[in-house]
Amino acid sequence: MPMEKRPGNVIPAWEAIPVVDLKGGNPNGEELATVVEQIIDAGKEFGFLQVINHGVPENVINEMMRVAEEFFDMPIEEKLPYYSTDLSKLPRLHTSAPGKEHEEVSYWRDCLKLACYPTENFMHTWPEKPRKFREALLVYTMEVRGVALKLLKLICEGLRLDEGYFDGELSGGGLVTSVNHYVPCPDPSLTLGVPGHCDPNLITILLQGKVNGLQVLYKENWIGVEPIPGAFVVNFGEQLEIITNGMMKSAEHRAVTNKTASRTTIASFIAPTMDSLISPAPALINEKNPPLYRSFLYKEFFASFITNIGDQEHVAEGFKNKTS
Ligand SMILES: O=C(O)CCC(=O)C(=O)O
Ligand SMILES: [Fe+2]
Repeated sequence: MPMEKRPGNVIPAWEAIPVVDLKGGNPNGEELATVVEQIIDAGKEFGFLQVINHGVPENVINEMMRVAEEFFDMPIEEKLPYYSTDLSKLPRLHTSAPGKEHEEVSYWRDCLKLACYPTENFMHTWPEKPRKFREALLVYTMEVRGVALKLLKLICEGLRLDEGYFDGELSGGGLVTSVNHYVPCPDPSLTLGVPGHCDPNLITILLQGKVNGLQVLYKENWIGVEPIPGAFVVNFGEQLEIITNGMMKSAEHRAVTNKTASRTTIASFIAPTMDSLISPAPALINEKNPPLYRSFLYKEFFASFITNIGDQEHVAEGFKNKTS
C-alpha cells in the first residue's frame, strides 16, 4: 500500500460513538423524543451510532454470526463455486475490495456478498452449506430490515419529514449483505481490511462481532468503534446525507486488521432502487438552506462509486451543486 494510506500504529477502540438504547424497538412518549434526539445528534456529529435493546432476539444475531463464521471455516472447495470477479453476480465471494482487478493493492479481506431482499426472490441463491445458513439469513434479513426502516422513521420524526418519506423507492432497492471475513494479519500496520470509504447506499446496519477493527474518520482522526455484544453499528450512507441536504453525515470509515484473531462482520445495506430520483428533500430546503446537491438517478451515483475503487472517500462530492 502507498505509505500515506497505511494505517501505521493502529489505535485501540474507544467509546466516542454514541450508543442509543432503542427501548426494545418501540420507544414511546418522552422516551421517543430522547431516542430521536440521540439519533439526530449522532447523525449530525459522527454519521455513526450503535443501537442496543433494538428488539432483535439475541439468538437470531448469534445464529447469523455462527453460520457466517462456519461458512468461512469450510474447506476451500466448498467456497470456490461462489468465487467470481463479475461484479454483477450475487452471491459472489471475492477478496479485497470489489473490482480487485482495477486495484494497485489488495486488501486483507474475504467477502461473501448476497442479495437478500425480497427474500423469496433470492433465498434459493444462498449457500446451502453450512447447514442452517439459509434459515439464519432469512430470519436475520427480516429483522435487520425492520431495524433499518424503524431508524429511518425515527430520522423522519427528528427532521420533520413525512413519516413515510423513505418508504417505497428510496429504501426499496433490495438489501445486499456483505459477510466480511478478515483473517489474522502478520503486520496490521502495513495494510487495511477495507480502505476508507463512505457507504454509497441509504443506511447500513453492521454486526461487528467481538473483535475490534472498524474505524470512523472524525475530525481528521480515525476512532475505533468499540464492539458491544449484541449491538448493531448503524451508519448513514451517502444517499441519506444527500436527501437530508447534509444534515445527516455519511462518514468515511475503514476496517483495520489484527495479528491474533479472525474477525467476521455482517453489513446489511439498504439502498434506493437504481431508477430512484435522488435529491435533497424539498421540506429541508429554504432560502437559508439551498440544495447542496443536484438531482440524479441512483444508478448514476452507483456507477460513479464503482469506477472510483480505491478513491471512494466521498463520492457525493461529485454530485454537489456548483454554486454551493
Ligand atoms: O467490517 C467492517 O467493520 C466494516 C465493513 C464495511 O465498512 C463495509 O462492508 O462497507
Ligand atoms: Fe462500509
